[in-house]
Amino acid sequence: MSVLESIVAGVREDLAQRESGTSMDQLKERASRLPCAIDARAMLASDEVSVIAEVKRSSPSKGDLATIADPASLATEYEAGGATVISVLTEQRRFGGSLADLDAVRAKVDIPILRKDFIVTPYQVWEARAHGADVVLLIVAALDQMALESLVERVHSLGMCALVEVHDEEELSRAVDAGARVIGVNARNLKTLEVDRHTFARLAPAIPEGIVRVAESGIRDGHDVVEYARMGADAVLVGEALVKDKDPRTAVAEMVAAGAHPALRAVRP
Ligand SMILES: O=P(O)(O)OC[C@@H](O)[C@@H](O)c1c[nH]c2ccccc12
Repeated sequence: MSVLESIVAGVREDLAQRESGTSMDQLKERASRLPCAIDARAMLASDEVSVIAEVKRSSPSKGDLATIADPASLATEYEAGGATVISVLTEQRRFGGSLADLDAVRAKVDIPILRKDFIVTPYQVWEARAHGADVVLLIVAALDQMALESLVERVHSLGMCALVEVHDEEELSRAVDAGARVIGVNARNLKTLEVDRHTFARLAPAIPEGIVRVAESGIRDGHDVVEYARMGADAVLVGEALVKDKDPRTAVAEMVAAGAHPALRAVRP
């Protein structure tokens, strides 16, 4: 079993547990009482390179990263630093997250929130909306084409935005065929768990005009943001570098400032 398959197997077990406690109708009812999802896509498509700042305690590749006793206050720091979207890991077994983290963050920030999980069923999409998420991650490698297409449709029909994650050319063409409007290129190879920054440079030119391009994983600082901006990124998704920084607000602010540099406008494709 690959790392991804074993993560998804655990996610499905935890999901079955939650499904037995809360029905889809209950989720829909809860979602109906919330304000509409924020249009994160429009915000990510702005002129400057946006920063998606992630709340993540641990990962299969790096083990424990940070304790994060108060995810909402970390998210507040990210927001104050100028992040456009907050990403909240809700997967429990490998990443140490939960829907409670999502709730806590939603209660404190006004900007869009991405539910970062291994979404394989419409139930999880409703769950994300019912807990106030505006964006959900859909990982092409974890889904067959039919499931991917119907999840993308479901997400859009709820007024949410799907960040569709790809690792190679074949996944990219599947994402485009499925109707993705925001595509994330994950530089972390799912098999080796190594980061290869050339992945974005290779795939970005093949992402059709009009689709928002997000560079994911291994981004350390403003220099990396500039590098990705030059390669055509509209946004960067950063986890480890921010959760490990003693001053996450300033760390985000530096990345935001790097991504907003006027000189980049001339070079960005
Ligand atoms: O911590 P990093 O290297 O900055 O990476 C963030 C993000 O890209 C990474 O957490 C991620 C990208 N795709 C995922 C899918 C599931 C869980 C996590 C991820």
